[in-house]
Amino acid sequence: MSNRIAFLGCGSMNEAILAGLLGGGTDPADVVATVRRAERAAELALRHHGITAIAGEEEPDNNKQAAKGSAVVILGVKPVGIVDLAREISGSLSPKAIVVSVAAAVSLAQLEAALPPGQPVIRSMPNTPAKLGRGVVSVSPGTNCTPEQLQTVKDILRATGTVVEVREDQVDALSAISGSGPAYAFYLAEAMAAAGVELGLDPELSLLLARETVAGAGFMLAEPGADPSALRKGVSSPNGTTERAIATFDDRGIPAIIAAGARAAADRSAEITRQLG
Ligand SMILES: NC(=O)C1=CN([C@@H]2O[C@H](COP(=O)(O)OP(=O)(O)OC[C@H]3O[C@@H](n4cnc5c(N)ncnc54)[C@H](OP(=O)(O)O)[C@@H]3O)[C@@H](O)[C@H]2O)C=CC1
Ligand SMILES: O=C(O)[C@@H]1CCC=N1
Repeated sequence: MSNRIAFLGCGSMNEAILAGLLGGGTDPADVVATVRRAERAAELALRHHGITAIAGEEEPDNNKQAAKGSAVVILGVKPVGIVDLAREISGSLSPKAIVVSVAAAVSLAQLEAALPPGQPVIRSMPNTPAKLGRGVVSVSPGTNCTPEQLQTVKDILRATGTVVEVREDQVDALSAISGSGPAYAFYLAEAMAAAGVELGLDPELSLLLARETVAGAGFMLAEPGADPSALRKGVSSPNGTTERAIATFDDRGIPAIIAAGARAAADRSAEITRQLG
């Protein structure tokens, strides 16, 4: 079979994976992406020179064309469209093609029921730092996926960052931490920038400080063996300014608020699964 990888529904998430793979050395000639709009297909082709991008509004059989002959087919439309997309391509897939879904809340059982019997399927939960090769991505194999097929997909996704294998019943929780998590870090940066303005800083300067500080802290966390608690203590002089800030966060219940947000994200995944069921 070919080495071709198809990204069906190449929006924010699938483009980040695609960029991570190209950054890791995947040949763009082995990459095909589909979207609905011609404008978006042109944007992808321009940004990722050498890939093939096909818009549904120009070629209505774009997903079938891309699926045909591809070794790995990554489904990246919104959860509500995943089962229809799987049904649409099911007659075009090679029996050995590995179908990977990155959708939140769509179960392996829902995917397998929409695909030909025996089709290998993997449920995956990536995050957008995949674009820079700094993502975290989970894989959960379905009933027809062999250990070799799982390894093939892990090897491919390695270019997007850290790959973890989890049981499917862990995916909603994982999604609430790493899938949604980049947004929590960006939210922190937004709140810090706003706080700086409240303290009298120029908005542009405050945004620069917040961005560089969250990014710099991220680099420190990415060092091997980094311990967030120890790193925080390294900033907090006894009876100093940082200690006062952290004590205020603790008093106001920030850890419990973050836990409640993550719980809400996981509960929302389960709710979507029920709605799609
Ligand atoms: N965004 C994230 O951080 C994460 C997202 N996910 C999952 O990734 C999936 C996609 O999310 P996201 O990337 O944010 O969404 P986007 O809306 O950014 O991307 C969806 C893409 O799918 C395309 N599309 C829609 N319908 C079709 C179709 N029938 N055939 C081909 N292409 C189609 C759209 O095309 P067009 O642009 O032309 O409209 C768009 O480019 C979701 O299932 C989500 O749960 C998982 C982890 C993290
Ligand atoms: O917000 C969402 O539903 C998707 C899944 C995880 C991150 N983004």
